[in-house]
Amino acid sequence: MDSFWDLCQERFRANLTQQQFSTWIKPLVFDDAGGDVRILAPNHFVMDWVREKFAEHIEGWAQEFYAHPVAITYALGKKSSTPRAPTAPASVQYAAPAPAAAMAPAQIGLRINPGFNFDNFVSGRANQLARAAALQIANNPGVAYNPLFVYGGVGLGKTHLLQAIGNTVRQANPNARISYIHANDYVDDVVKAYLNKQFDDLKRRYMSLDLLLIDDIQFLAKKDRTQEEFFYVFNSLIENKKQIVITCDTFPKEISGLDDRLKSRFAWGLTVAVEPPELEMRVAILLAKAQAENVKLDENVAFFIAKQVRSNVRELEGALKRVIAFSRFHEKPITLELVKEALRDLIASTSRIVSIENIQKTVADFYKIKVADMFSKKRTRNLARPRQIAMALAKELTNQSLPEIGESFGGRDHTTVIHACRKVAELRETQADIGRDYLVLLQSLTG
Ligand SMILES: Nc1ncnc2c1ncn2[C@@H]1O[C@H](COP(=O)(O)OP(=O)(O)OP(=O)(O)O)[C@@H](O)[C@H]1O
Repeated sequence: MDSFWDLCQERFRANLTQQQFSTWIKPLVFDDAGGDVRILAPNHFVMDWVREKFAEHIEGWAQEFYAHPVAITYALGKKSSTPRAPTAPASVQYAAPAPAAAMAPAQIGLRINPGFNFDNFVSGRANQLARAAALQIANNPGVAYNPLFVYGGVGLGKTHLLQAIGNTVRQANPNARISYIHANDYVDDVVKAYLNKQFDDLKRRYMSLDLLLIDDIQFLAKKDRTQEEFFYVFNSLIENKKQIVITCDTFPKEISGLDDRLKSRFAWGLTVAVEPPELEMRVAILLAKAQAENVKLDENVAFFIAKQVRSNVRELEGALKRVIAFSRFHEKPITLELVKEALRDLIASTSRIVSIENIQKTVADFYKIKVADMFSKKRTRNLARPRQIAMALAKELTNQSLPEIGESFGGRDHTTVIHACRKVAELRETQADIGRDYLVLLQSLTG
């Protein structure tokens, strides 16, 4: 490569559309005559855009190209007519040590969002293990568990944890080469490399990372060529004790359309689940989010919202946002009445969907028993336990009274329902599989 700017242009060409390249990169003038690097843009708009979207890439490539620290400045102007002191000095001053073997940009993939950190991640039984493992990884990348594989349903905080790891590592080591990437974008990268015959470049870029955070790995399913590329990257990073963190919607072995070699490698480190939060945790999340927004939210109101939204945290956040917007618009404090009005549609649909019949059918299907066994008098454990779980769910999810619930389960007494609810609460605490089954059923009934 003749010059640093040639390298930058080549990489931008490979990663941008023709139109993007012509709009943002072509008008730039590069000047490193004085030893420092200046990138001159024809107007503020282009300058700000380039700085915001591409500065990190350019910095990373500079690390790779120059064998000494370089300052990069963005300014308005043209090379021939612009004096060395830029007319509009730009804010980015960059000086990074250039490791001799540095090969890749500091950042590939998407940006890490500083808003997702461990401090604002509420922990509870549903995510305790995942959070603890993520924190340990963040404090000792490449040392503890590699890869860390976090799986769970939608909107349960997997991306949040991934980003929290990235933020923590970056804080401790600003020069760490970190990439947060969605698996779909990785697929795109591979397609681009395929079209441009730049597989080596792609491999080098990923293999030179210190931390690879890859989100929703299930999107690699059935993409054989991408899987093959990822296989090399994965092996190389692990071999060099570079940390990989992966998220997925299911357990590694259950990802269909994924090469067995990858499945088994994903399970090499630590696999942890995030589960749907239980009621108390949903309340804690609401209170924390309200506090972060400087909004006063009473606990009983938070309980009410948390009871309406059981599926996942994203939905919970959405409901809270609606309530806050409603209260601001009407300039009224957040009371139970206001929440009921703001969430009227949601409340109507929740109570419509979850009926006792629905619960009985879902639980029976889940445990592969007959729906009729929900009403029968048989008391063998394999029938009695699902029946008790269904009763507990009916109590939690419907507005039916205890006698009404008992009646719907083959004319049982309300004390039987109370006993079932207590028993299920106890088993959820003491038997992990029952705790998990309960949460899965809860999510599938309300999701
Ligand atoms: N325990 C938590 N504490 C605070 N916020 C949370 C928690 N869990 C999730 N959230 C918030 O919920 C929203 C959805 O979370 P996130 O995007 O991380 O979910 P996800 O599991 O990655 O979902 P998907 O599978 O759809 O990508 C985010 O705004 C996140 O900050």
